[in-house]
Amino acid sequence: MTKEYSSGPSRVLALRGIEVEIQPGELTLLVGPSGCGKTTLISIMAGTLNPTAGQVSVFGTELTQLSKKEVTDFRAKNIGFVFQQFNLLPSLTAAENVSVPLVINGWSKAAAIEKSAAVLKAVGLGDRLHSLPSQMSGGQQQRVAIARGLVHEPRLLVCDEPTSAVDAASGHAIMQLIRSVAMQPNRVALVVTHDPRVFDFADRIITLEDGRVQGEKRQSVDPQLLQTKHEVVHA
Ligand SMILES: Nc1ncnc2c1ncn2[C@@H]1O[C@H](COP(=O)(O)OP(=O)(O)OP(=O)(O)O)[C@@H](O)[C@H]1O
Repeated sequence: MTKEYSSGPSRVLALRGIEVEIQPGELTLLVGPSGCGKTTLISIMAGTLNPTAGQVSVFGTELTQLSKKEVTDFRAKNIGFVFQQFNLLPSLTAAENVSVPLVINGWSKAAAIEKSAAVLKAVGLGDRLHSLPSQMSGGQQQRVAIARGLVHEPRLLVCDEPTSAVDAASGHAIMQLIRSVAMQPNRVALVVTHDPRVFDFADRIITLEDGRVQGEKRQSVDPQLLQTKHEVVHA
């Protein structure tokens, strides 16, 4: 797969012939220096960006063959995306922001808010259900974004730097949560990170460099790491 960005005369070849297969039931990390193409790759896998050439198959569905509306519908049902910049809607409360994927999937507002409240509790924000993004710290907003990515129990969860704005204990709890999603059969979690504190949570680490896969390693995750419960307390 390749991806070239062009604006006017300038062109950037962000992905230079990448082939990656992500295994179900695993947590895969994408790492590499700034500008190597990580965000571009996960955006293509999540259907928010088209490759310039090549194919993207998600659970057997070829995204490049779908119409725009079909991609939107497929994404709504199957994909959760946690953006680097959070992308929360500023006029909605935390619970309302989290409920958006459920409402898009046809849930009633009341049921969607109830489920959203439960997921916000799981990320340590049970007391901030009615807060607007502007009333929350960066770390709290990041956790709202994670709750929104998880709430509809997507088969593919894609996260861009999910622990960048939180302390070590909260980062640990967030990775446990993401991992618990990834470990279910037929589910996948793909996480872009610069944060070495989360490397131990991954089954597989893929390193990109200059738009190519530079290397990858598999590792077993220490069960102890997943059992030690941390509360999400600080932002
Ligand atoms: N919309 C865009 N238009 C033009 N060039 C872009 C665009 N988005 C990304 N790029 C370029 O593509 C390359 C890959 O960018 P990308 O954001 O995928 O890298 P990254 O590994 O996620 O970086 P970071 O770790 O800093 O987020 C970079 O050279 C970047 O400048």
